[in-house]
Amino acid sequence: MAAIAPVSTADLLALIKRSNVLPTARLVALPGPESLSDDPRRAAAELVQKKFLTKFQSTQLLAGRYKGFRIGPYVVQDLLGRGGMGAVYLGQHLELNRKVAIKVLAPVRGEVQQLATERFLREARAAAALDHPNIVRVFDVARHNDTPYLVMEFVDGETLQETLDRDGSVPPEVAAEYIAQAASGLQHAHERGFIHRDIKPGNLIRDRFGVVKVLDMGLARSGSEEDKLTEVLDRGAVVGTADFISPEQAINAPNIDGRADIYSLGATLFTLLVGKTPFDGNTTQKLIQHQMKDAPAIADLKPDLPEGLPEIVTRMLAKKASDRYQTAAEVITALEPWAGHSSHVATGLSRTKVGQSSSRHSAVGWSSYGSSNRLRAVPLGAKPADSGELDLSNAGKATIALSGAETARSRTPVVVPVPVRDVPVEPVTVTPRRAGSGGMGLVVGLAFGMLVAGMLIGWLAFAR
Ligand SMILES: Nc1ncnc2c1ncn2[C@@H]1O[C@H](COP(=O)(O)OP(=O)(O)OP(=O)(O)O)[C@@H](O)[C@H]1O
Repeated sequence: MAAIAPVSTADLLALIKRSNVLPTARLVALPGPESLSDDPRRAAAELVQKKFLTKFQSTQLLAGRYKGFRIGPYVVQDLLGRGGMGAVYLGQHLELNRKVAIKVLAPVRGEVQQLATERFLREARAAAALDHPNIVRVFDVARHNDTPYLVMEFVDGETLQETLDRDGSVPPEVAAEYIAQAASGLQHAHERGFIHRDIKPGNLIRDRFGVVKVLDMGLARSGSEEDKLTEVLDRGAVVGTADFISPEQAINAPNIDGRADIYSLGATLFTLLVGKTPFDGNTTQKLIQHQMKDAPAIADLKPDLPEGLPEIVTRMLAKKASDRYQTAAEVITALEPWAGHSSHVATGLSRTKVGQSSSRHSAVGWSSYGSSNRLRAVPLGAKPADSGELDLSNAGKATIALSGAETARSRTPVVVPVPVRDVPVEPVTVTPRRAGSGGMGLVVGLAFGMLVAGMLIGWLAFAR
């Protein structure tokens, strides 16, 4: 049923009550129509000012949309962004007032459902096992009608992609420190058998205190039995982001390891320093270039870089994994001249085996550390269902798809070692106020992967 916008302040107040957007204590204190403007828009602005509503809530309510504000014990306060897997909302716990980020799986239909749900649960499983200051914490995963949502640490800051969008590039010392922090989180993940597989500026988020955290373990893959199931679901598909993907991921090589993340981290460092990604072109061209072409000499593009830094980027971007730094800890060591002073790096490192090892000096040459285009796994011909998303950037025209979101049914027995509770949720599906890097997401299937692999094999044979 189409949403009906409130035409009076009384209508607006009735909608607020229906929406469940306010806990009982606040609802009781809600001003009556007599103490608010007659104009519902002005009344809503007054309620925002008095902190009864957030701007996001007010926009939705003024457009007549009142469902979907409650996700389990959380009230949706804002839309933080949207990625390839779903929307991310700012939520506030009703009782505890704690702010969290809630990722709700995008509605999908058909064969894709199962895959998407498996991946979402994998994200929860992967991220919940990780406990590190440079990795976004996962608190909980829950679902309603098989639509899962993930509750994670809310990072009040911006992704490095947003930094790039605003500033163009990042000063070398700052870039080195960001990458060293991310490497610290990755070292922790790699030590536990997880490979992120989609490291890029959009998946590194920096908080107000300068701590960089790895986001979106959605593609993380462990060597566990359960993950072999999802590996089967992923069969034949290339997964990663074309601008940052490692050569081995680009041909969907089996048994990739943490060095694939090191390559993507190198592509991220390149992008932070230069302000553009290593390779241009369409997705296919980028994949082939990651395979075969050396990244442009960074020293030519950016002649004023500190001595030694271009070589580090080049080594991270080596085509052969064996020519790269072999561990994320080695990357941190290499970046030490610029990031060695960072307490954020030191803190993160202390949570890795390397940082805790008494023999770390000899192990990795430690000295001063103390203590877009996403290629998604979707069967050929399958299309993501229409999520009913609309543009929220123009608040006046914004609409929201509320109830009736497609449910994602998992038919594969996946063990999720984090609490899974059945609680009501009506996912609010909207377009973000700013496009996430997931907007660059692309979907390719088996045929594409085979095409690229075939081209590469042909080329290699020819080159010989
Ligand atoms: N824990 C969080 N705290 C604050 N903001 C977040 C958090 N998680 C995600 N966001 C915001 O939501 C946006 C979308 O995140 P998400 O991880 O779903 O997608 P993405 O990484 O941009 O795209 P894709 O998943 O397709 O790679 C991010 O760009 C970020 O702005």
